[in-house]
Amino acid sequence: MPTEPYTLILLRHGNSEWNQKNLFTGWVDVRLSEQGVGEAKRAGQLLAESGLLPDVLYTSRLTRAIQTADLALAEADRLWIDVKRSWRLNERHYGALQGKDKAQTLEEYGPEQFKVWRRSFDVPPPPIADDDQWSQFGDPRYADLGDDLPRTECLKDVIERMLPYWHSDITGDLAAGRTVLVTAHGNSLRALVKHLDGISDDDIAELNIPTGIPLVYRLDESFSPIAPGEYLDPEAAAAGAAAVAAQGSGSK
Ligand SMILES: O=C(O)[C@@H](CO)OP(=O)(O)O
Repeated sequence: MPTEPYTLILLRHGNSEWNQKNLFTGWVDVRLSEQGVGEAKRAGQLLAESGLLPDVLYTSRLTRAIQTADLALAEADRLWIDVKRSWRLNERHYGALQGKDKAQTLEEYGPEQFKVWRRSFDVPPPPIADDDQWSQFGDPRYADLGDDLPRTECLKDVIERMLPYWHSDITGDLAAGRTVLVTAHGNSLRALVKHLDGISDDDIAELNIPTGIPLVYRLDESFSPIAPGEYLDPEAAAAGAAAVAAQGSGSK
């Protein structure tokens, strides 16, 4: 039997081309920026330096998460580990905001509405039209979703589609004693951290996850944290989280 604690590593993808341009991204499949490539490699170095060697990788179906994992695992000499991908780890679908400039949206709709769309627990942005250029309608990558393809999501929706996968797949690898790396997104990881840390629907609004810094959890046999999750570079993580919180406000 594997000995506890189980080790779970969460990694938000590195800075993307649209993070850099300050655009709402969601399910739009943008690539890492040059900065993001550097962050992903650094994440792999941090893992190697800490002796944290993933045995299995979980990613979303989005390129920026896949690229981040590959770059990090290459640095840690673990490119060979098993990989599982799921749309359930995708970023929160940002509805009709996908492709919109965050600073312009803030100016147009005001800080209250802006924060509700970005961080409220259960208010989704307006749905995206199927013929919108940033819609995922008809994308073969999501053919298996059929009518379940999201047109918008709030954090509550993300939790509802992500948690079944956590229970059905990810915890199984943990229980087998494997060190699990989950490479995903700001809001899909907020959903998982909310679950792990038991954060309330109100308090989760204040939690922001920085790009490209591994967050390590030690879990007991019921997959509850035995201590708070730890960023491998806490200083950079605090600065990165503050930058995410300030997006759109012009104070980045
Ligand atoms: O645009 C997005 O998809 C997300 C993550 O980059 O943004 P936010 O932090 O505003 O939820």
